[in-house]
Amino acid sequence: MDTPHIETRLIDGKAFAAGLRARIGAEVAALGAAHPGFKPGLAVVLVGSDPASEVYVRNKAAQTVEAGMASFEHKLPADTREEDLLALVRALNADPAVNGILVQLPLPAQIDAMKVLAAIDPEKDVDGFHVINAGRLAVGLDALVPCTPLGCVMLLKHHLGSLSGLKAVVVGRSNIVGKPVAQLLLKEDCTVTIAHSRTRDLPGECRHADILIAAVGRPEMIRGDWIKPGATVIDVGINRVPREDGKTRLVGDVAFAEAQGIAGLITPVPGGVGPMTIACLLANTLTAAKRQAGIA
Ligand SMILES: NC(=O)C1=CN([C@@H]2O[C@H](COP(=O)(O)OP(=O)(O)OC[C@H]3O[C@@H](n4cnc5c(N)ncnc54)[C@H](OP(=O)(O)O)[C@@H]3O)[C@@H](O)[C@H]2O)C=CC1
Ligand SMILES: Nc1nc(=O)c2c([nH]1)NC[C@@H]1CN(c3ccc(C(=O)N[C@@H](CCC(=O)O)C(=O)O)cc3)C=[N+]21
Repeated sequence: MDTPHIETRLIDGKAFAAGLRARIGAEVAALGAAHPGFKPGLAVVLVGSDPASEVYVRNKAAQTVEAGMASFEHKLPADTREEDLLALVRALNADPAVNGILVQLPLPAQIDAMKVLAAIDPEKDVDGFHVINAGRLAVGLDALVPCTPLGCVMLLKHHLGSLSGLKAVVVGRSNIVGKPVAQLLLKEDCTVTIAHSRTRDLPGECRHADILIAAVGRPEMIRGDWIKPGATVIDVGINRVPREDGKTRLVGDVAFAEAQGIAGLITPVPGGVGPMTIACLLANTLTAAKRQAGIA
């Protein structure tokens, strides 16, 4: 099959995220001047160790403080009991200095993640994972929207303008990425297909996509010849793989080198969706803090 050669352009999520964080920082400073004592606070809870979560937590803490917000970190041992984590969540719900709460997923097996997410005050649920926020998003009400999906759609709108009528294929159906990104694309009037591990002919589904979102968690699974020439590819995957020298490197869910000359636009890993997730977390924390303070 002959594929036309296309000049593939990179979507620079790192630069876009830096701009977004600067705008958030400026708004935090302005609101702090107008409303003495206004300082958004974000609490992050990490139970045990997960490589993806550690990358996230490391990058996040510094950027929260840089934006003029307070950062509270709670690192608990891997054998923490569910009841103790629930008690911490309840304490954070009650703490007026904390406007946003994020409990890193995945949680160890002895803890029921659904129960923990349900315990977070929906007004402080800056991850947008509480059923109240998921439900509000689904029916089209104002909601705190999951950060990674929000970041993906911001990048798409910035580069493509209107998404109306475009065919979007989302590979992955998790509550964290796949489902909410599909909801947001639907809201933008895309025609949305959600694919997963039981999808028949995944390459064939992907080849229909004007917008292809990869959120699978399998290194470079999506091959170059699955991509429709000129399509926009958003690679959410963060996979740590061994390098020849014994160290590790990050790769996405898309075979990035193969996509060159086929995709019209593509996000790199690192430097694509990852930095947007953190910037959107800060945006959600500011939104939550404003609502809790009765500002706007
Ligand atoms: N950049 C960022 O900011 C973030 C990155 N991530 C990364 O995104 C990726 C996905 O994360 P998450 O959604 O939490 O992952 P999950 O493991 O929760 O979900 C993965 C999804 O991919 C599907 N899947 C797995 N294997 C296949 C396959 N062979 N063919 C088709 N579909 C398949 C699964 O299908 P099924 O439901 O049928 O099992 C599932 O729906 C990970 O690499 C994660 O690290 C996550 C959050 C933020
Ligand atoms: N409750 C919860 N919410 C989450 O949003 C959540 C989670 N749990 N668990 C883990 C995943 C993973 N995730 C990442 C976010 C940013 C980067 C990130 O900043 N990546 C950079 C840096 C990578 C590097 O250089 O190490 C990049 O892609 O450029 C990575 C991973 C959020 N997640």
